[in-house]
Amino acid sequence: MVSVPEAVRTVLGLVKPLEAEEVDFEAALGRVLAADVQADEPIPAYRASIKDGYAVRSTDGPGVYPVAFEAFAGQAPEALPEGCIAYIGTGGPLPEGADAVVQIEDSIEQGQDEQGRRLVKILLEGLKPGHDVREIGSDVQAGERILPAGQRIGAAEIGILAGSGAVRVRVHRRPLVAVLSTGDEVREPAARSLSPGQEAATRAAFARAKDEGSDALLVTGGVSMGQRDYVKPLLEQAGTVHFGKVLMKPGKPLTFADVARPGGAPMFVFGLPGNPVSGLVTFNLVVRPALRRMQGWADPSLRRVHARLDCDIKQDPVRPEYHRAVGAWRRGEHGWELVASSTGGQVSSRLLSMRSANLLLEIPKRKGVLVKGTIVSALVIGDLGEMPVPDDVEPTPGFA
Ligand SMILES: Nc1nc2c(c(=O)[nH]1)N[C@H]1C(S)=C(S)[C@@H](COP(=O)(O)OP(=O)(O)OC[C@H]3O[C@@H](n4cnc5c(N)ncnc54)[C@H](O)[C@@H]3O)O[C@H]1N2
Ligand code: MOO
Repeated sequence: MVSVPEAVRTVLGLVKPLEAEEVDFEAALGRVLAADVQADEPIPAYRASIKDGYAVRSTDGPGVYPVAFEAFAGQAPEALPEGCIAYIGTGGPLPEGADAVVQIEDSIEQGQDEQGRRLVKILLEGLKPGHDVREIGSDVQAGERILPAGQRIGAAEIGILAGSGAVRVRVHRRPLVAVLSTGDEVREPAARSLSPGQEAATRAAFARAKDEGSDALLVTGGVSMGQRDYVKPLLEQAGTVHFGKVLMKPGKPLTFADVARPGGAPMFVFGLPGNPVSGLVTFNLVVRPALRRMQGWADPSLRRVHARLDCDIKQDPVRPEYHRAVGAWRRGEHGWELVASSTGGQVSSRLLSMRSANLLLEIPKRKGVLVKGTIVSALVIGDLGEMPVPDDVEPTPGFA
């Protein structure tokens, strides 16, 4: 029987990032870059105003000036005539000849001159060149690596790609994952009839997943020691079983195999235990890192944190346990910290033990009890940005 870290090492040693493909940047959401992205152009590409105001020559100083023209974002302005200023919008290009911007608040309208041009009194003294101007390349320099290979693409990254003109990007292909639920008793939630779960059906489903080019096949149930647990023997016939038992609770029968495919990477098969909690826990611990690796994640492992127990937890003397818990930022006798609350009864048929769980607490294999207040390590399986948080978490003193 292998340990969980050995099992994860075995899986991540065999599973490789899938090949790269080129996609439109808008289709890259949720994907992982296969190559660095460099900025073709600087941002901003021209000297741009930071404010709504007036483009001026800093040496002209305070005084009344005619407004020669208006320069808005998206326009190419003419040069600024001597002795004049130009209205400029935020993000607008600084006209040639101007070297600073004075915001509207530091000016006063003074009517019109005899040519009908607006007159504006500039109040600001001691203006330095570059005042309220975004210099060329101050956000992004031309040639700068804006996104590295391995970067996951979220909303901000889509914007970064758009802004730099990287309209086609190389990302890793997404894995094609086949899912097969076995068991005569397993049925669609709304169905009344039972599905056939015989050996031949399981064998046919394996072949279909392979023929359809699946990168991974997740099988649930039928993987332990019983007379009708066909999954392991079938996998032994079809390919190579790398492990078939893992020292863990829940999820001991977890099985990992690969099935060769002509001229390419094998199809990886995960035999997940049928007990619903065992299936979900093993999915998180082993399958998720594997699917992340296929998608190109640089660090596909689950994140480990420390949390303080808010109740006693009985240890198992035979298997290390992944105790499901809800982690929340809470105030205790040690101050604010991540506190883990057990989800209750941990029997592997009780899916309620996964309800709202965002942590798998790593409970060592030994006799006795881990007492309330103990700090334990935990693997993050949920979004900590959604953890329950009390109302009385104070902002930084002085922060409104
Ligand atoms: N003699 C032994 N028996 C068992 C062992 C063992 O080491 N020796 N291991 C136990 C452990 S641990 C687990 S976990 C289970 C896993 O069994 P299987 O993977 O073979 O799963 P099944 O027997 O097919 O089903 C177990 C249980 O889960 C229910 N189930 C199955 N699929 C679903 C589904 N899609 N949705 C909801 N529930 C499902 C199924 O009805 C059974 O009640 O084996 C122990 N036995
Ligand atoms: O290991 Mo099984 O997953 O306890 O029921």
